[in-house]
Amino acid sequence: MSIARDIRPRQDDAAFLATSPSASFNSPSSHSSVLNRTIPLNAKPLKPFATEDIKVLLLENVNQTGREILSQQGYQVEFLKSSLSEDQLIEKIRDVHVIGIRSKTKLTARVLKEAKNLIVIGCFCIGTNQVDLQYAADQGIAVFNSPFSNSRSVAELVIGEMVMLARQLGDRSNEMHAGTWNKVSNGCWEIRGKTIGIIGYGHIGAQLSVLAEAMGMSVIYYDVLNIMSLGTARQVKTLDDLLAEADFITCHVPEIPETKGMIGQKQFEKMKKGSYLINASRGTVVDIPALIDAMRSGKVAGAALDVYPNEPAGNGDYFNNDLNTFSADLRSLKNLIITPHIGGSTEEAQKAIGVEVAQALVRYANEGSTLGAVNLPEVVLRSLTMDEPDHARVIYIHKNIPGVLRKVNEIIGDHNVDKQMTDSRGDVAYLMADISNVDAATIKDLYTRLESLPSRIMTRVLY
Ligand SMILES: NC(=O)c1ccc[n+]([C@@H]2O[C@H](COP(=O)([O-])OP(=O)(O)OC[C@H]3O[C@@H](n4cnc5c(N)ncnc54)[C@H](O)[C@@H]3O)[C@@H](O)[C@H]2O)c1
Ligand SMILES: O=C(O)[C@H](O)COP(=O)(O)O
Repeated sequence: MSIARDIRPRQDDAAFLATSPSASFNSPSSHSSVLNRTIPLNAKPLKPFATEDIKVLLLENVNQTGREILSQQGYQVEFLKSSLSEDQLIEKIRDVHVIGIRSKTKLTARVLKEAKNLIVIGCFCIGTNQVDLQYAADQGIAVFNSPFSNSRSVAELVIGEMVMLARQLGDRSNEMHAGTWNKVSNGCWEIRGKTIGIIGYGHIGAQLSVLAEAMGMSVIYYDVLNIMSLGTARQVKTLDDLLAEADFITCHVPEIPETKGMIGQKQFEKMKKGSYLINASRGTVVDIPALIDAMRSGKVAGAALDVYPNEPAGNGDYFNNDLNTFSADLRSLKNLIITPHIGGSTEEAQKAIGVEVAQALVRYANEGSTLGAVNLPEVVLRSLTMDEPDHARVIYIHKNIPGVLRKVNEIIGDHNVDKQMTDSRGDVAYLMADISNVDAATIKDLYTRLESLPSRIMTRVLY
């Protein structure tokens, strides 16, 4: 029989359970010291049921910290510096079990449909809008990200950009590079005493709030949630309230249908004359042609953009009208800072993200833990220990429909279930159970019977 998905028993008996559970493939000594903090030292090294190594594809120059953690597990890691197009991804993703991406790689339903072996996606960034999260969940593919490891880097960038815009530093520096001495104070300001309006008071917005206040700014914010203010910041009721009051407006919302074009012509009309706009969230949040008009008319005195509707897969001479039709107009504007999506690109952030996401991928591949998953219910069981050599861990991802647990328990209930946990999120449920005193034949039988249930999305057995 063919193997449709890894991490499932090989169906040919000769190879079945051919490898000892204590094989060096996933031995505790191969865990990095960082990883040992999350998996106990005496943890039994669980491994995927099949003997094939796990194949990992890392795109978009994922940090070395993450690459090392995955390689140390014995996984086969392929690393690429840039992203891939949809068609290239479809070719590459077919035999991959784990994929690591950043914000550029679009894992659409069309791509994921071809990913027959994929069990988990790691977004080595904050945003997960580039992944079809629901489609992934429906296929039993877990998605992890790093929810706040680069928040501080973005907040610091915005503080720097406010000072740069208020002092027209970009223009002065460009002029000096061209040999022109142009000493002016007209239209140049301190940021002290000005009002910053933060749209989206989440991890980044809240960090920025504290930093801006320390710079002597008044802080107001707009968020769809009622969020506790930090320091003397003040939440305003509507976006219009914020636009009417703020001198610096900065966007920190996720890319979702509600935030698409949330700053457009109407919003620019409501801003104070001479205000500044910063967008380091996602390129679809600000209508850039409308921003160009607002800057040309003098309504907006300066702007900083880090993100764009279309961004290239890798570095090169791509910021032109082929990529975004407005690129040339944008580049001609004064007091405009344009950066290539570097908000989270610091050594500190990338190292931390590499560790955090790689650890989550290892915990999921080796132990089935969905703690921190963004599209599946969070289910964790304590690690099995070396004193439990004949235990197996059964993971059954299934449709959240009535009667499934009864059927599953009919199958595993004949054995000694040491511990079990189940949870659901929308249409998908995740069950994890540790079963003691099992041999190879039992594991194969359990697997086959669970796979035959109509509720099945994915079955994994780790031992
Ligand atoms: N430029 C970069 O390199 C970079 C780096 C990190 C994050 N980002 C982007 O920044 C975004 C925000 O990051 P975060 O970590 O602060 O996210 P977060 O989830 O912690 O906060 C987002 C906030 O936006 C609010 N929100 C959602 N919809 C809203 C709406 N319609 N109106 C007002 N508020 C709304 C949420 O309630 C939440 O408080 C990310 O989703 C990502 O796209 C960009
Ligand atoms: O979502 C994020 O964390 C940021 O947009 C950064 O994305 P990047 O890792 O692709 O730079």
